[in-house]
Amino acid sequence: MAINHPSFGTLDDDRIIFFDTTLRDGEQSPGFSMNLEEKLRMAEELAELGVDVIEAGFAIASPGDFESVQSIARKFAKDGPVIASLGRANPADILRSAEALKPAARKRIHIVLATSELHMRVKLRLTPEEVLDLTTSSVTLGRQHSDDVEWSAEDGSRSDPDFLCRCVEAAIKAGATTINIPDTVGYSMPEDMARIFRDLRNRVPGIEKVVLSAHNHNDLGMAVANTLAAIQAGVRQIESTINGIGERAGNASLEEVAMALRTRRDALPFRNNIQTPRILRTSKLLATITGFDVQPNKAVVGRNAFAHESGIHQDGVLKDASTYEIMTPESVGWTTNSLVLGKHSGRAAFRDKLKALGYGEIGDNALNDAFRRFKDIADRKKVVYDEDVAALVDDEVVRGNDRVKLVGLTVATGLGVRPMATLALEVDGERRDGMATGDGAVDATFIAIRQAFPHDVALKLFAVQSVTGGTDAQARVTVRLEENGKLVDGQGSDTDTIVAAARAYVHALNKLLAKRERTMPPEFQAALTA
Ligand SMILES: CC(=O)SCCNC(=O)CCNC(=O)[C@H](O)C(C)(C)COP(=O)(O)OP(=O)(O)OC[C@H]1O[C@@H](n2cnc3c(N)ncnc32)[C@H](O)[C@@H]1OP(=O)(O)O
Ligand SMILES: CC(C)C(=O)C(=O)O
Repeated sequence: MAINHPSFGTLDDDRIIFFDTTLRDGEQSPGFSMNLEEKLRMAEELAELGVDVIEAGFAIASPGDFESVQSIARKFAKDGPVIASLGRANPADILRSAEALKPAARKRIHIVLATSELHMRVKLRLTPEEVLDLTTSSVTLGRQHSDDVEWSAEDGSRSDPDFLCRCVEAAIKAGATTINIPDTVGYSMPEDMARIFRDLRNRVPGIEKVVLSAHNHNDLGMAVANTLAAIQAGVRQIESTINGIGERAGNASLEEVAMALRTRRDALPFRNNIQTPRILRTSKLLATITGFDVQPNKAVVGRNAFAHESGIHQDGVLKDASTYEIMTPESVGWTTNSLVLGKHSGRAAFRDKLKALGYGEIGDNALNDAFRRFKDIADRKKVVYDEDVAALVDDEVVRGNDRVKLVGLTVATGLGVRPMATLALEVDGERRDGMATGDGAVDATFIAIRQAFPHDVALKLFAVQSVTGGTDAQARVTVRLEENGKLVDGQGSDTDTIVAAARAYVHALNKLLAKRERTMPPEFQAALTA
């Protein structure tokens, strides 16, 4: 049945209102305080995202909180979301909220009062009858300052069901337009949630005229599941935060609820105003403002939420993304390639990555060799970046017709030890070994190469550069050799700088051999390489 709501007009039964409390409950996360400018920026973004209500703060908490609520109210003085301020069930809090909200085009006074036996007895030190009276008087006062009043039964999910029904009835009679039942300590299970709301709908007179709301905490990781169960039991306002931030383990995360509604319309056939392609940028804005990134595996907005690393998954995604993606990355604002190369990746993803990097025409041999080296690097590196792939493919492409190949290298070095390199080359298919000591690991390696494959050239340049960041980054080494006035540059890359150096030297050597072949008759070639 449709509800006639003071802020929203006619609300059809399939409409879900998103009440965002990132700036109030979210800010209650330790270390997540935001300054005025940051709250204003966040409020702007939340409005763009399409939330229906922004809870801007707790006006009486501090002069700063008052100013934030008032400034956000001013920002939405002409139109925009409903702006709410929370306060306790006492006149001072309610009047402070009313004052701060004055400039807003649409405002809501939000009043909270605990209803559980434990909270009433220990925290409030009030009898149930006093709580009932306070409910009536506070909501009545709230209604004198705003047509839109939300009443929340703090610790409602642990309250006696009969008493909760009486409180809700009193709040509705006093004029509350939204009734919110929080699972304040994140104790409920989805079936508890459903039971609480069904109970209220069955038992409280006038409940059909107000919007029912759920506010769930994540102490047992069930905030989103509880929110969805509440919707299925008749709730039409959900309270949530961006990235699920909030007191202790946080609140139901807006992005997860919104995407569950979008993805599971079969089970949750409801409409809402959330512009889901803005979700990622809103999440990132909050992370930037607070300095807290979401964990990589966070649903919807985590770095890995749409990343596929294993070969079988990547192959499936390349054939049809719906094999492993229940929602599209674009639907929440992701634009980057979701295939992450790692040790579990297969050839299909590797080939796809090469295509994306512009390596369309690589021969099968070079591709296979590059893939083998990629697996080797992936075993050693946490993440194989695009630049790593490019470096190793470049390596393989230029090595396609090499006569000299590096097939083995061991280097022993350390403090007070003269470095020794033991090395194996394949020259025109024939194995040659070298072993040498030197002034450093690189020097020993280069001498060993000259031992395995005697030649007389001058080393003109040796340069090392890091391809990507981190101590596991690939090194790209450039070696310049000179022979009879001819200069050649060789490149090599590897996570091991010495191996990269050996590859670069051998690469330069191959270029020299190619030059010789182009300038000398075949009968002299054998003599040169003997
Ligand atoms: C579940 C929730 O998230 S509720 C919202 C939580 N958010 C906040 O607490 C906002 C920040 N809070 C504050 O800045 C402060 O706590 C203030 C300004 C609200 C109050 O500060 P103080 O006056 O110093 O009181 P203090 O915080 O020590 O204690 C809270 C008092 O409010 C009373 N109280 C708690 N909830 C309610 C309520 N819903 N209605 C009426 N009184 C309440 C407590 O019984 C206690 O009263 P007492 O001092 O007589 O024992
Ligand atoms: C103020 C209410 C809604 C709250 O934050 C809670 O009970 O967790």
